[in-house]
Amino acid sequence: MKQYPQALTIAGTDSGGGAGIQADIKTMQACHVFSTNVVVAVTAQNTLDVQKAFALPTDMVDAQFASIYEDFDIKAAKTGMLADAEHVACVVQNIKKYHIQPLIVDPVMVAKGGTRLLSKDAIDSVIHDLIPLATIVTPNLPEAEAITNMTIKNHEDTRTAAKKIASMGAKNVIIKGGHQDSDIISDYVLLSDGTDFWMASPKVDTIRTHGTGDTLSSAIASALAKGDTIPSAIRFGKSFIETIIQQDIIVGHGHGPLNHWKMAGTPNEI
Ligand SMILES: Nc1ncnc2c1ncn2[C@@H]1O[C@H](COP(=O)(O)OP(=O)(O)OP(=O)(O)O)[C@@H](O)[C@H]1O
Ligand SMILES: Cc1ncc(COP(=O)(O)O)c(N)n1
Repeated sequence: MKQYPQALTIAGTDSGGGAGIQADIKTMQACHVFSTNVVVAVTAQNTLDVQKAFALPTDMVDAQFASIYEDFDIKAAKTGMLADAEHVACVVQNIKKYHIQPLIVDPVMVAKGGTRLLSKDAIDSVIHDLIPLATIVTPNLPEAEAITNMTIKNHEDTRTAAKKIASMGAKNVIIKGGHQDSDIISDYVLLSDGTDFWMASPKVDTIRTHGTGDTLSSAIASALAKGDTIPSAIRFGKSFIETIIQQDIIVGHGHGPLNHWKMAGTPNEI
């Protein structure tokens, strides 16, 4: 009997429903992929900001990995908010223990409202311990700057930063351009075989961008869980965001959530 595609998100929750694990579940659901979840942290959050965050005891994080890998056939996984160095280490240990691949690492550092979701001293652990395990790592521009310790001002800098991140052990790198101040947003992709490409789209003039990064990495994970190739899964992720960001829903008073119902179509439909 054919197994239904199953994926895993390892991240933090968002009580406001727009980002984190909630965005991951909605994205995977829209892609017809069954979503399992390891909750690393819980946030009290809305579209305005994060009001409070609490990272779970690491034995509880371990227990969730054990429950999932005892029962499910996970075909792709992604990481999101990991809180601090202790939790990065815990997640890394579990990724190694359960041989979790393909793995998308979304190195979430700061929420749209400005609250830190990864302590500064954990960035080194992400670089040295997590990025080398990544099939694809997906920093936004400020995250790429923090990881590479460089300033990214133009396309040439973006290419240099991606090469630097690849040299840290990530197989494929996407530097997301959502934070660019221009009419066109360009995400840069550097693949493991050294080839590269840009994915450009018009910048949608909206503040409803909560969870765009989570949604992109989950859409890519979904496509991989269904057996898509890496370049095709990446292009699918971008097209997913491009479609849903244009058809906003009015929810909340700040950086509103995306409209996960409105998606372009799922690859390898079951
Ligand atoms: N205003 C926009 N219009 C069109 N595409 C956008 C816009 N903002 C972001 N994107 C797309 O969304 C995806 C995520 O990019 P972004 O740089 O916002 O990630 P992020 O900062 O990690 O997101 P988040 O932290 O909100 O989860 C990229 O594919 C980017 O091109
Ligand atoms: C639990 C969690 N994970 C990720 C984000 C990033 O999303 P954004 O940058 O849109 O705030 C978030 N706000 N909360």
